[in-house]
Amino acid sequence: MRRQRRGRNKPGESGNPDGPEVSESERLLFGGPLRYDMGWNEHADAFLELSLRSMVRRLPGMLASSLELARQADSRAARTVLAAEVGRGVAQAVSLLAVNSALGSLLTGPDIENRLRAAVPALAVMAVTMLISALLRAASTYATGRLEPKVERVATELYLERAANVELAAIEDHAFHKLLDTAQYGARSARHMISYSARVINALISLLAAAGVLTVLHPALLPLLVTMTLPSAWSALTNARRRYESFHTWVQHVRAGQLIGSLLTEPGAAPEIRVHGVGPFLLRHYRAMSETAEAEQARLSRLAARTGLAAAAWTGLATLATYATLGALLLAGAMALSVAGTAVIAIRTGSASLDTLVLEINQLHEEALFVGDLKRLYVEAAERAIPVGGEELPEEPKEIRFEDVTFSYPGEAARPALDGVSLSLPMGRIIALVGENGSGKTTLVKLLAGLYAPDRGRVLWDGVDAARADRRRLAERVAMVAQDFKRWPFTARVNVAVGRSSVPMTEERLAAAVAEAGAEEVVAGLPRGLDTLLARNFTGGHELSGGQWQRLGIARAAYRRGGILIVDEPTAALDARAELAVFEKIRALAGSGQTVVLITHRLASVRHADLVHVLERGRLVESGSPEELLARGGVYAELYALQAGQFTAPVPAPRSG
Ligand SMILES: Nc1ncnc2c1ncn2[C@@H]1O[C@H](COP(=O)(O)OP(=O)(O)OP(=O)(O)O)[C@@H](O)[C@H]1O
Repeated sequence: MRRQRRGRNKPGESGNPDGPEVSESERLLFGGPLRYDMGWNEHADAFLELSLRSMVRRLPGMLASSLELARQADSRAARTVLAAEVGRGVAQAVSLLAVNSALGSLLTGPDIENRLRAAVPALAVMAVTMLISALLRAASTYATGRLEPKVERVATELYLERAANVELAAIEDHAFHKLLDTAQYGARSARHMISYSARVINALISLLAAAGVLTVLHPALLPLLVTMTLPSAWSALTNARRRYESFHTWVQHVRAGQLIGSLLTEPGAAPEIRVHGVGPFLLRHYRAMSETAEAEQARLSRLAARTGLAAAAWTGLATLATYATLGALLLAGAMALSVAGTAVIAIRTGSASLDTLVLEINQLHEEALFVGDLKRLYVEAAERAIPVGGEELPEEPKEIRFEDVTFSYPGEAARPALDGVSLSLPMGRIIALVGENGSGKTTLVKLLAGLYAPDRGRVLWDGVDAARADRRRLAERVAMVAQDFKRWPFTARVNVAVGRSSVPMTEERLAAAVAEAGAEEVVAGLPRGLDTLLARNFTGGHELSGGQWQRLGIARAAYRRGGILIVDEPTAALDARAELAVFEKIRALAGSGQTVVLITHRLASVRHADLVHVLERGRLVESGSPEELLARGGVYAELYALQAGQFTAPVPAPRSG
């Protein structure tokens, strides 16, 4: 059952009742508060049970998971750290026993010379344990240093691998995206957990030694030691919980602040920032967002200071009680002076160890919370991963048929993006999808490429339902030049070859793809040809025009050599001559058996299509050859007439003379 906690937020409210209000910047730029309600996820709530008991209960699990990660990353270094820390703890215990024995010898005996002589063996043991301890510390430092980056890398790799493998719908789901946001800190926390775990093991053993010595000296001393340390444990825990809650509540706000910061320096936004003078506007909001975040930091510090003061008062009283007890025992003659001396040392060592232990466990626990986010991401990403395996698709299908397909984007309930669409895509032909903005053309090709599954209806490859087919094999058949295809910040070569990165990159295949896309001139114009870096923000980087990029995008799709080529607005950024050339290429492709699914608003270019489907508000309204549709006088004919009308104005006669 969900536990009610103090200060639970209502959805959308700031992380605390007395916390800062939603800033005007959040409202204006992002349409509302960018805080998360901590109660949004029961899972996280359960994880947030930061009580001393739960923390101690989880300690073995935390240590085990940290060790497991360490073992995966570098098992030899992990063993070294473990052995060195256990060794150091034991050395400290031996050293404390030696102190006890040396004090005993020094405080009892006939004369000082004899007493000193009697203390020599114990002092020698102390010296040796100090030496061993120093050596072990060096070994542990070296092994930890080697281990930590590896642990972070292993955890990050897992994170990236899982994140890259989830369905597109998961990436677009804001709750999953938030998990991606928070989980990215988990890898760094996994790294930190290594040294915290090492220190916890070390402190545990030395505490056991001090507690053992104290119990032997007098049974009343151990509970007093614990009472002295409890306040710092409580204060550390309380602050850790507040920090973690605050982090979760504010993670999106922080990201938004960083976004504004990066927009100010990003080359893509630079021209508009200058021409439209957006700089001061963004800077003002950056400041406002930062000030809101600073107020949250101030709130946390205020609470931490208050908690710290209360804890210090409590510790002071407990220390007073401890030393008063020792005094009383001495006065009553219940304890010898030498024993009291050892007791003082054991109390000091013990409380220092206990303090360290509590702090380290707390740090470990705080890091474990973030590693917990990472593990939740691993689990959720596995659940939302693109399924592996499935039915084989026909080798050479004759048609792909959409059968009463309905699809809505998650959270977009107003109107389905596709509504009961039934249509045929005959293979080896040019099929054009036409319709006004937002009519569902891009959504349809995304379903065709297997990026989304229909909510209702089926996409059939001959008789095989794409929803049951092997999705990776399906994607292999498709090459796509999306409207907003990725302009990778790498070399031109990679920007083409990334179309099929699983095959060896050959010059022939690259040259053929560049030629097919009519991009030879673009490549020839680059200072280092295909090896030119296409990212202005790196040394030697070069920028392409929109049309030049578009030709590289088409070259990428050609390089892929998928049986079905989807081109979404391929000529939007092309000049008239280039547009004609691209359509010539597309026609030639279709001639060689390639299926082309073409989305375009330029109806003149649709003339060469074998089949045109016209969409309107998510529904199929017309299908047929361009001539049939023109003759029918429907939506297509109307749109065509509108465009053609723009060219019927008389061409001005050249001026004579
Ligand atoms: N990723 C998305 N998440 C939510 N809604 C979306 C998403 N992509 C598109 N939509 C919505 O789905 C509907 C259909 O969009 P789609 O991009 O398929 O239209 P289109 O015909 O390709 O338009 P255009 O000609 O402008 O490219 C629109 O109402 C749009 O707002």
